[in-house]
Amino acid sequence: MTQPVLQLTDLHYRWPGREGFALSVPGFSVVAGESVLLLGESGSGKSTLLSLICGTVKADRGLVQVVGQDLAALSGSGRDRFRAEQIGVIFQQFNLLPFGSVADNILLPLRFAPARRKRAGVVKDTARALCQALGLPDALFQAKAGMLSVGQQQRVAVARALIGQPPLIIADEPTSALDANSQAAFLDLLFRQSEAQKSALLMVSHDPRLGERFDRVVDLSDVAGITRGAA
Ligand SMILES: Nc1ncnc2c1ncn2[C@@H]1O[C@H](COP(=O)(O)OP(=O)(O)OP(=O)(O)O)[C@@H](O)[C@H]1O
Repeated sequence: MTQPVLQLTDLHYRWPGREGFALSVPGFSVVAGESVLLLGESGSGKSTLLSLICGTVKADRGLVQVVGQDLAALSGSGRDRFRAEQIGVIFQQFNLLPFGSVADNILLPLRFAPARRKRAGVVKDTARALCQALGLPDALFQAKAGMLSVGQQQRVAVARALIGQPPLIIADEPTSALDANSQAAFLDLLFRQSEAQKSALLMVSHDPRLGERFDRVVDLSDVAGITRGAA
């Protein structure tokens, strides 16, 4: 059987000092190369779950395993290194370094991830090739990321997540600020590239219209117990 790229088991989390919200996931997995859309309304805990999966937030109970590694068994800095190696992240607001060039931004995760850097080969050439595949003009390769249009920033964010072929790509509502045409174009690029390099893709969104492209669409409330009381 294919080993899951992501396996959550009996996971439980409550934000410290916040009695109102709790998230528990008895079991959820994503297998190699699979694309999964996780749907949930605003405040249902999608970003919290992604933080648990990325290891930026530590579960109160239960297991988060990424390519078989239990994240809780790693130290804080160990988790940071592990994330850089194994997970490509596309944030809602892209989180590019505005004063860094396009090249700097794309190459950033490789700094902390020697195995991923090795997989990326000649890293500048690979970054350029990704830009080309994503329709980002070569003339922008050394441009400051803060000078780019939103659509161009998205492409940089996708290239940064994909470089070095991490087995898992996580995307947090990356299309929420886009009109329908731009959304479709963005998803085309993301799917084409993540399929080409066989990365699994887990995207969270509140928008069910995105679902048709994914191998699987999961409602967060079907896989998670969510407590939402007064904050
Ligand atoms: N850093 C934090 N500290 C304390 N509580 C938080 C923090 N981040 C989120 N929460 C709380 O956790 C709950 C779930 O929030 P979360 O951002 O995970 O939901 P979401 O489904 O991603 O929402 P949205 O679609 O609006 O981004 C909310 O009650 C929120 O206030």
